[in-house]
Amino acid sequence: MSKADDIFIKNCTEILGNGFSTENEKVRPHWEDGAPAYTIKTFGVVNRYDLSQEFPLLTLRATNWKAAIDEILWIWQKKSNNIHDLNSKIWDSWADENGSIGKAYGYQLGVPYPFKHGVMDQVDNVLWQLKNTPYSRRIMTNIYNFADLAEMGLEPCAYSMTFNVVGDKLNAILNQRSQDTLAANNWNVVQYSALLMMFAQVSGLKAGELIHVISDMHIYDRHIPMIEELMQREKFPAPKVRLNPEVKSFYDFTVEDFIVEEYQHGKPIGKVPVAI
Ligand SMILES: Nc1nc(=O)c2c([nH]1)NC[C@@H]1CN(c3ccc(C(=O)N[C@@H](CCC(=O)O)C(=O)O)cc3)CN21
Ligand SMILES: O=c1ccn([C@H]2C[C@H](O)[C@@H](COP(=O)(O)O)O2)c(=O)[nH]1
Repeated sequence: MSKADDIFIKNCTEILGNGFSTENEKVRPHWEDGAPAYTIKTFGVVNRYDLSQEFPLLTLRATNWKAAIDEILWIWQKKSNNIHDLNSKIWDSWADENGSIGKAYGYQLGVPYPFKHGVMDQVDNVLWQLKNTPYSRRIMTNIYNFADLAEMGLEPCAYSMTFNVVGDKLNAILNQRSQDTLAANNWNVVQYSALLMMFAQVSGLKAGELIHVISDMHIYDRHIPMIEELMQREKFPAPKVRLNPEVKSFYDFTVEDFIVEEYQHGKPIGKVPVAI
């Protein structure tokens, strides 16, 4: 059975059983109809996914992995902050009239910095280090740039990656300050697993462990019945996921280079409202 399902159910059991409710507290997010979007939350969750064993796709319901990978390529490869470069509508509520989400995500990853080995952005610095100094303990990115926070549509949630090489394996820690469990937990896990696989392949390494460190992991009030239904569902074995082995440069990957086979999953749970 897919380990991603077990971890998801364990996290949800902990949040619903022992979490703190923000009901009647002052909260920022709201629903489309203007009502405050309260949550039940747990602080400090650590989940480990071993990509050498299986790819962590949820099977309780389908994760739209194509749209998730399209978004991670939008941020890390296109380094774009404009929704016109994205093939889904998930960021529409946070974009301005020109389609920009401000100085967030892709914008930050495209900013050049003067490193000792040359002027380059954070993504190219990771790729450079994986190739030239794989045993460096400084292979990381951080897009939580305080200087630019006021100019972001939404402050980055998944904000830092730390890469680490062990033998022929590439491991990573994803730091995330805030996690919408239903809309984006498996979505984010799939994205950063895919990123780890791409970086490993172009660096001559195999994908190892993704360690997902989540500060505030929450379930929104209007998501609770959907989460409760998912927790009762049948689980299936994890699908087989591989990358087109021909791709040698990170900048050449497309969604079509991900091959997902035998993805068995439960039926959709209906429209998931997203708190704004
Ligand atoms: N409240 C909130 N939750 C989020 O997950 C989130 C934000 N805000 N703001 C910015 C981005 C946008 N992201 C999103 C937004 C929507 C979906 C979403 O609609 N998910 C659907 C599946 C989408 C599909 O299948 O195409 C779902 O059913 O969960 C996912 C990620 C993640 N982020
Ligand atoms: O990749 C993402 C992006 C966003 N989220 C969620 C987490 C929160 O529910 C909201 C952001 O609200 P804040 O008040 O700024 O924390 O978006 C996510 O889970 N994953």
